[in-house]
Amino acid sequence: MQIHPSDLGLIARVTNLGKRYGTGPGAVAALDDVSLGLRRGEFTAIMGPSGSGKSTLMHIMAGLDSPTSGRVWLGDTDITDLPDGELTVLRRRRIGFVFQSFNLVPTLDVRANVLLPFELDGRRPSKDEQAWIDELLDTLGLAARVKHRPHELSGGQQQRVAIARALATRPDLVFADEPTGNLDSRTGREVLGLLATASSRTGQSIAMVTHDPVAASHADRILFLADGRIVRDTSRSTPEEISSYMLAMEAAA
Ligand SMILES: Nc1ncnc2c1ncn2[C@@H]1O[C@H](COP(=O)(O)OP(=O)(O)OP(=O)(O)O)[C@@H](O)[C@H]1O
Repeated sequence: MQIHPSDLGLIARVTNLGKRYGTGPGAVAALDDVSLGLRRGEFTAIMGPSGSGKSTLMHIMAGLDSPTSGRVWLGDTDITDLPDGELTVLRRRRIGFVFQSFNLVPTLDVRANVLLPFELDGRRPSKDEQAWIDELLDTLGLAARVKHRPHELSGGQQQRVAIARALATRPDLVFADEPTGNLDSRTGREVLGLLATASSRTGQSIAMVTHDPVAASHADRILFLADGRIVRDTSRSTPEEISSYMLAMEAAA
């Protein structure tokens, strides 16, 4: 009998993943034999030095980029060779993104930006979803800004709109690239609390790339990458433990 990743509670999985850029002597191995499963409802931080492969891993797991070798699963669907059209639909329904460059639509106000994933899926939010969106906007301090357009907001506010949009449809899996990078520490803490709530309360899996040990200390699990490989996979840790491991990694490099 074949075991599907979903039977194991895995929301996403990659096996023996490799990614090379370029050919010949100048080629770069961005990922080298990475195998990893993300569990349902788990909040994972992905850390590692610049150039260690964090973004590449996140993009491949999200079906935004394809690997040179290995396989990629989303739930029990093998997405490695899925045609673009099917991949787009799957991504839209099951994955949320928070990018560093917020990707907000400049001509739409805050509410319309947050509702965009529903619009793209050709449906309206249910009553329950609408209540969740209102809660998101409230928690993120955006309730009084719903009629503003992105250029009328600060960088931190735009970041929060991107977070509300990523969580609005309650996708199975949310990828966040430095989601607290532009925020003051209080708002940053609130955003991390919200991500933790999304995973514990609604069972969403969150994968967050961060360089910040304090941000990573909110996660259930911390993965460290170095030179395209996972070099450490730990459960929840304190900022001090994370910092000392990062220092040890730098010293060894
Ligand atoms: N499109 C590309 N073409 C060539 N090389 C690339 C490309 N994208 C990434 N790389 C290389 O792959 C390696 C991994 O890059 P990646 O962006 O995944 O690292 P990262 O850990 O996310 O870094 P950072 O923390 O600086 O964002 C790096 O050596 C990078 O230069």
